[in-house]
This record gives sequence, structure tokens and C-alpha cells, in this order.
Amino acid sequence: MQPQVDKPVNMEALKSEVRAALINRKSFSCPIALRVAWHASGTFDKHDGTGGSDGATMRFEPEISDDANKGLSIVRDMLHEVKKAHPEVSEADLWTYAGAVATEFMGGPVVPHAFGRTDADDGSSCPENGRIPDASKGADHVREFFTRMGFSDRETVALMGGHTVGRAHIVRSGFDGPWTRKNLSFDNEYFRNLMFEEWQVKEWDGPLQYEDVATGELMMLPTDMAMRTDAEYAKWARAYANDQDLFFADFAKAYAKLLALGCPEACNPFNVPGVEPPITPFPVAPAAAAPSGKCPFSGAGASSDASSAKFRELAMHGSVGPLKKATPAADVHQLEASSSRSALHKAAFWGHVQVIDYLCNEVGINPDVQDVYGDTALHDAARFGHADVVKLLLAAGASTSVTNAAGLTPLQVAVEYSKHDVVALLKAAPSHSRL
Ligand code: HEM
Repeated sequence: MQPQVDKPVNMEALKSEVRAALINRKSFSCPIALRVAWHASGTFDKHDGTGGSDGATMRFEPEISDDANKGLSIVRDMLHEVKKAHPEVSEADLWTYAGAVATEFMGGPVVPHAFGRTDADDGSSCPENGRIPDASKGADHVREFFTRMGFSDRETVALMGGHTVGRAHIVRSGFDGPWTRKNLSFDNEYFRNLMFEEWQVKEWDGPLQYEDVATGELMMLPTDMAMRTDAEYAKWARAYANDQDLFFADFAKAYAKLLALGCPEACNPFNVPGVEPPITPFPVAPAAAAPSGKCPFSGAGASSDASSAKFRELAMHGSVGPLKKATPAADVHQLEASSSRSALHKAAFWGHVQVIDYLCNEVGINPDVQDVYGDTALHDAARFGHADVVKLLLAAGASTSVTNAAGLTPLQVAVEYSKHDVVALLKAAPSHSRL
């Protein structure tokens, strides 16, 4: 078990540092932080007490390679500086805390959260893969998985309301599109869309998903549709569509319960005086088996051009097909006014290899443009360990010698974030500069 530093947590500083890590001029990462905390916790099995967020086991094999967790390790890197500044907070606590406060940052309810998780040393306490529900399945599957975690139907539907923010990405899950129009705001739009819009099967060459009949711009997964077609689930989905306060109250309790599953007693936020109890009690796991230790962007500012902003957004989401279609109408070199970030920066940040290939080799975007932090696309790719992106950027002639506002070259950034593959690539790269 990782050594714990015994010092009180400065909650005010921690919250504002997490906020700055998730909401800044590079990205608005609250939705993915909400999802990471759910995936870290949603492996819990009430029958034997295995799984759950204690141990931060998503850092290790096999959990790190579970298909469901594709693309999620980036959040750990986003929180790297916060972890460094707060050695008294375990990674396991930091991930769940980030999920809880991300909800609040997006305008959602305050989610009760308590510390006390520890970090495992290795993957020996990882649950087996396949414990996160499969989006292509129906109500029976959803009920089986959430009952295994210890949730009632009402709590399950409230938790599914997490899809009111963020979107699906073909490159991560194979699905595509947002559930809501205001997908960086936490509200009950997911339930209003699900229950009051008309939905049809989307005609495309991807997996089964649904689109709204009126515009085709919104989507639902098969598991989302189960919240409408299953009578018991639909009762709660309708209630939340009609009453946002009820949704907020139920989501806060259900998500708080989720984040504390399988964790030491200190992490149970409902033990804190004044915090309302969860809707149904915590599942009691057999003691012997209990694990011991383990949004403020887009905005092409003054030079605003909707097509160019759309182009950058598609690059950010890794949607290479639509990006190609959007190219003729866009000023592909235009930088986002608020951040000086190009489409290349945005794709490099999230590791979208196909988009980088297209932008470097067909569009010809200058890879050495620096954003407001002085970072080039190579700095962003190095920070998050996107080795394949680094290779493409180097092949496109990206400079290895540009320093960012912190005085660091891409190589120094990769060393700081322990991205060993990228360090090797950058050390082997011929040193050159276009500047
Ligand atoms: C039956 C259960 C669930 C299934 C099958 C499911 C499936 C998915 C899938 C396929 C995606 C798209 C990922 C991507 O392509 O980037 C996604 C995204 C997301 N999920 Fe779920 N999910 C479930 C439950 C939940 C719960 C309980 C929460 C939170 C309380 C949640 C929060 C999110 C968020 C915020 C995103 C957007 C992430 C982003 O924008 O990067 N999901 N989910």
C-alpha cells in the first residue's frame, strides 16, 4: 500500500486546484471526471465486497485495459499537479472527489464525499474485467449490474442521469454524439429528451444507437432507452423529467453512495452529521472478503467563425469523418480566441491519432503553434503519454526544442509525467526547430 501522508487536507485549496485542473483554457473535463469516478467505483460487487474505488486499481492491469476504460487514464494526468501538491490525499480519494465536485462545477447538486481511501501498490486487488455495464444491452442487464452494486431501480435511474453531460466518442466506445444540447451543464435535460422526444434507430455503420427524430443531433444508447421502455425505470425517468429538484436530490445521494462502495468506513459520507441518508442502505459486504487496502469554451472569440470553431470541436472529439467534411468551410489554421489553441492542439490533447494524421499530412497545420500556456501540440501529447501522436507529430517536423510558459520542452514534460515511451521517442528524435 502506498504510504499515506498524515496531514489535514486544505479543502478550499484542493477544490480550487481540482477546478483549475478540470476547467481551464485547454479543456472542460468535468464530464470525463464524473465518468472516471463512476468507472473506478462501479466495479463493486456486494456479494463479496470486491471492486470499488478503494485502491485506485484502475491504474493497473487488467483494469486499465478493460475496454470500458478506454481513454479514461487521461484524467489521472490532468490531476497530476494536484496530487503532487496534496500528497496527503490518495489518488483513489482524488478521483472520487474530482467526480463529486465536477458535478457541482457543472451546476449540479453538491455530492457528499469523505476521504479515507488508500492506493494499492499493484493490480492484485483489481476486480476481473467486464464489471461495468455494456451499453448495447437492455433493462435486464442494467438491473443485474446495478443490483450487484447494491442499487435500487430508483437509484439506478438517478445515476443514469449522469448522461446529461458529456458525449460518446467513436474512438472511445464506438458510439457517437451527445445526449443533450447543453451538455456541459448538469440539469435534467437527459430525462426530458429521453421521455419527451421521439427516438428512432440511427442508420449508420456503427453500433445500434438511437437518434432524435426531430433533428438527428442527439443520441441515446440502448441502455439509455431501457430507462424509457422498462416500466419500473420509466416511472423514475418520468419523475426526473418533470422535477429537476427531485433528480438532483436523488442523484447526489446515489452518486455519493456509488463513490463510497467497497471503501473503508471513513469514506461513507452519510456518517457525517447533517448529511441525509441514501435512498437505500449501503450493501453490507462479507467482512472477510472486503478489500483491505488497496465549461467555458469553444467560443471562437472575436474572429468567430462557426465553421472553424466546429472544425476544432470535431478534432477535439476525434470525429475524423465529419472533420473531413467540415474542412472546406473552415479556416483550419484559426486558433481559438480564448486559448490560442489549434485543431491540432485539441486532437493531440485527447490522443486522437487519425485526426492528427489527417491534420499533419493532408491539412498541413503548423505543429509548432503555442497556446496560451506556451504548449505546442507536442507538449500536450507528451503530457498525456500519447506515443502514437508524438510519432506523427515528429514525423511532421514538430520542434522538440520549444519551451512552454513553465520553461519545459516536450521531453521535460514527458519526464515530469513519467511517460516513458514518449521520453524514449523524444530522446531519439533529431533536435530541430522551425522557430
Ligand atoms: C448502464 C450504465 C452505463 C452505460 C452502459 C454507460 C455507457 C457509456 C458510454 C458508451 C459512454 C460514451 C463514452 C465515450 O465514447 O467517450 C458514456 C459516457 C459517459 N457516461 Fe456513461 N454509462 C452508464 C452509466 C453511467 C453512470 C452511472 C454515469 C455517472 C453517474 C455515467 C456518466 C457518463 C458521462 C459523464 C459520460 C460522458 C463522458 C465524456 O464526455 O467524456 N454513465 N457512458
